[in-house]
Amino acid sequence: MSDLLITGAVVWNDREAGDPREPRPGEPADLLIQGGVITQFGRVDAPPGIRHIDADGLSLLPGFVDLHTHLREPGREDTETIASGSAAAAAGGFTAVLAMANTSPVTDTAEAAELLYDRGRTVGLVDVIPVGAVTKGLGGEELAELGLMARSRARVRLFSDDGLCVQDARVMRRALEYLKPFDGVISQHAQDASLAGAGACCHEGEISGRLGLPGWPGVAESVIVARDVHLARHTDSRVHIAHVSSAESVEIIRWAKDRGIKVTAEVTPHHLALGTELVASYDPTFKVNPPLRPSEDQEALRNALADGTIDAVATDHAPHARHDKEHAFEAAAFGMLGLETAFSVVHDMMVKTGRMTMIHLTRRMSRNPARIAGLDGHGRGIGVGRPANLVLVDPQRVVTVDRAASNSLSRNNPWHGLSFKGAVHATILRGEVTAIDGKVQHP
Ligand SMILES: NC(=O)N[C@@H](CC(=O)O)C(=O)O
Ligand SMILES: [Zn+2]
Ligand SMILES: [Zn+2]
Repeated sequence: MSDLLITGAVVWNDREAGDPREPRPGEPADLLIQGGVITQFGRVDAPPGIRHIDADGLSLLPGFVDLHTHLREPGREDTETIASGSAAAAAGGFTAVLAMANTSPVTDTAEAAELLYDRGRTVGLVDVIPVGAVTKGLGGEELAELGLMARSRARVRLFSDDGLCVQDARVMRRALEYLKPFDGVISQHAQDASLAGAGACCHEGEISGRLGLPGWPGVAESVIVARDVHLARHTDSRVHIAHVSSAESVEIIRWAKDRGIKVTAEVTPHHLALGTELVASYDPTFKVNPPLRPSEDQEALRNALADGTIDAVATDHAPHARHDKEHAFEAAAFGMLGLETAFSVVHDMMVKTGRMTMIHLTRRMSRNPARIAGLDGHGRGIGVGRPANLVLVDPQRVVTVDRAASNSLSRNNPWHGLSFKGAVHATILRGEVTAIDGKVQHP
């Protein structure tokens, strides 16, 4: 394992998570990494021959953790693999990603989870943490091997039928009860099937009416959010709301948190920054589940992320092949890419505008998601003795997104051609540089 010296970076150390003896947030420091661990801080005298990154003008943050990534392996390796998705994650500043279970076959056994975990380790660009399915085959009826997945080498803590909602309240209740002893959490794709009817493909409102596209309203999400926070209260277990998209959901989550109910939530960069009016182009790139919502919802999501009602940013990186995406809007697949652009979008939208500080960003993109997923080595304060899972960002650099330049195998990128202030420069996993300026560094 090679050693690394980083000099002159402004360290955004979360002192709430870290040690008060560590450098103060917002001040430049040098950092020495040896054997994958941070060994010195402050002014460091460089050991001879050590690899050196001059980080003058850059900011150093804990590596990002994505609670919601679709890697598509096994089953759809034409659209993403563990290797290509890991490369996209590293390029985006992530050191850990939670890989959703809606693959083929579904991740619903300990063996499947361990396979994914081991392949992630072999690729070695990011820690791939499997999400376990809640129900067998995402069938919604019979519970999957939750306990075996939790006790496996993959240490599964986050469970989800994502892509589908756990519709049955009784199944949800049983799963929450089952997970409680090992501090598991269910990430719910909150969507009432009867309110989001077959063929629904966008937000139901004025624009869907004008375009003649069937849609579904925010209440299809919030009725499930309301039900599930009550089930979390009843079982005293943990529920996490995936990709929150509506203002009503935010209200319910705020209500539940005020009462000490164990609920957490995530929002995607696209629900923060992109609105339902984009579907007027009929461009299926903007078709996603849950759908892009009106500006009132977007504004509620931004406020909730800033005030902490929403704990985390998650990408819901959802790669799709051209031949699944390039159809008439109603027939195209749901989902968009997100790993490589998440930091730039969130920084531009929330930090550049003064809605959040860089410390808030590190909590939403690193500390909180790591805590929700029960990861030890990620999302902690930057301090001596901690694993060197880090990201160097340039808050001044403007990036213009080019979908052709992606590490992903897919091209369904909704940010193509847009510019954002804030760029990921380098990602470091246990002391190894995994990506520089979007290019993967193979060990
Ligand atoms: N978000 C999406 O639109 N699609 C996701 C599934 C999901 O997150 O529900 C996918 O797997 O493609
Ligand atoms: Zn989903
Ligand atoms: Zn998803």
